Amino acid sequence: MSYQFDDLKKSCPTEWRDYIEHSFVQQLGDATLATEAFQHYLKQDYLFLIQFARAFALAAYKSPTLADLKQAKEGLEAIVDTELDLHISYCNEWGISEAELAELPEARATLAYTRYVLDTGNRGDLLDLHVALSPCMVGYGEIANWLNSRSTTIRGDSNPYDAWIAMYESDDFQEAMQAEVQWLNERLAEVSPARFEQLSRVFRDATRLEIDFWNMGLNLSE
Ligand SMILES: Cc1ncc(CO)c(N)n1
Repeated sequence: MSYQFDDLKKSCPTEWRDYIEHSFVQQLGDATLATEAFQHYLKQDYLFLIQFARAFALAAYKSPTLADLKQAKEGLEAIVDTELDLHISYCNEWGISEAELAELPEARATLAYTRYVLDTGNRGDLLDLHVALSPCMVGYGEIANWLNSRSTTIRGDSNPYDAWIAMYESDDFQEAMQAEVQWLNERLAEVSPARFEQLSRVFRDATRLEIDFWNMGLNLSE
């Protein structure tokens, strides 16, 4: 039996679908999402990205080869030098200042998700950590593609969330997503059924925590 990334999704089809097709995502595509929900999500996503950067630093520490070390370093660099700056200016366009971002308390859903990823990486090896990160690295690209495949999704100036979709459909993000799937496919091909069972638990838990992250945005929960 040789496993692939797709097998992780197939091991929790309901959770994966609930994450990709979440009502937060649907409302964002239909341009009906409440401004406050999106702003709350954006603020917490800033805190998420900071912990996400730490996860790449952990990936560097957990890297057995120079190639893995370089990949982790590039991920960390991309988040710290580019994505966080982009996120801060995007938050600004939505009326959220950098000063406000710096003062934010972490919502429970943000704490749960990010610390789960870091703990999984600490307990396990680089593959555990990548599997824990894959719902975010692959899921958002899939979400953009799913939104584009629906007839009710509104694109362009009449959707205030158009730039969000554009970011995750971009070549840069889609290429990073493909690279992650390929990295995982190469490693999953060699794992035993018992190891795959462990990894699918990590994947399912991280996916459930992504669902909670959307719920947190919709419900404005802290
Ligand atoms: C919660 C969350 N998951 C995934 C991504 C995509 O990087 C993000 N920005 N935030």
